[in-house]
Amino acid sequence: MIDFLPLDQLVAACHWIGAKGWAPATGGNMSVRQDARYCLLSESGKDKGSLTRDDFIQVEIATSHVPSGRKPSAETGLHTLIYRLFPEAGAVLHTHTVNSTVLSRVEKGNALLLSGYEMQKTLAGQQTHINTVPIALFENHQDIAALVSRIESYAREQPLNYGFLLRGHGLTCWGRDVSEARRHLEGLEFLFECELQRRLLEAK
Ligand SMILES: CSCCC(=O)C(=O)COP(=O)(O)O
Ligand SMILES: [Zn+2]
Repeated sequence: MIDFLPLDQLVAACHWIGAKGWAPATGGNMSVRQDARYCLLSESGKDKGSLTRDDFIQVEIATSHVPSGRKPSAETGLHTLIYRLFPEAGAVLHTHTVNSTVLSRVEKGNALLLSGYEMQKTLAGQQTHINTVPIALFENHQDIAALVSRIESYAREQPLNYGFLLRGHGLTCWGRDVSEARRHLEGLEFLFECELQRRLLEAK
């Protein structure tokens, strides 16, 4: 892959995620859109905090077909779904943080509602803390095709913005480019930590 700046930006984002401890062991996966037809996805089973350009594999967005025959993320179907649903999405980041893992189990509903936080304004288009921002929450599933179908039906019925949580698993979020995906990840992670602490304190 010659001179594709977004891939360098994605590799830097992966190192940042690793340094934050947001992709422990081999958890997490990351991708960037190459063009309308292809994306580049992290190889399955690697430590995502120490990926290099060579650890990204070309995947066809329409079919999840891998021309090279290499093995991209086990969660490839979720990335290609996002690129199909949102033609403006340029990068997808999936992390396994303690906050997203625990909060997605504590919250029993099908969305985590964020309201009253100034940091909601880190999310594209949000201009006030007054709004309620729902982050969709789906049951985790080992059958990625089943998960893709569930999320796809959801997105056809109602807005699916910024990212979604998989219960007991983690966050998948996206942005127009790597920079916006990073901002959404950092903003949401901050909001999850606040929400978890608020719930802990208010329960006492
Ligand atoms: C040990 S993490 C379990 C798989 C997972 O949820 C994940 O994010 C990493 O899978 P990949 O195939 O992308 O390495
Ligand atoms: Zn995962």
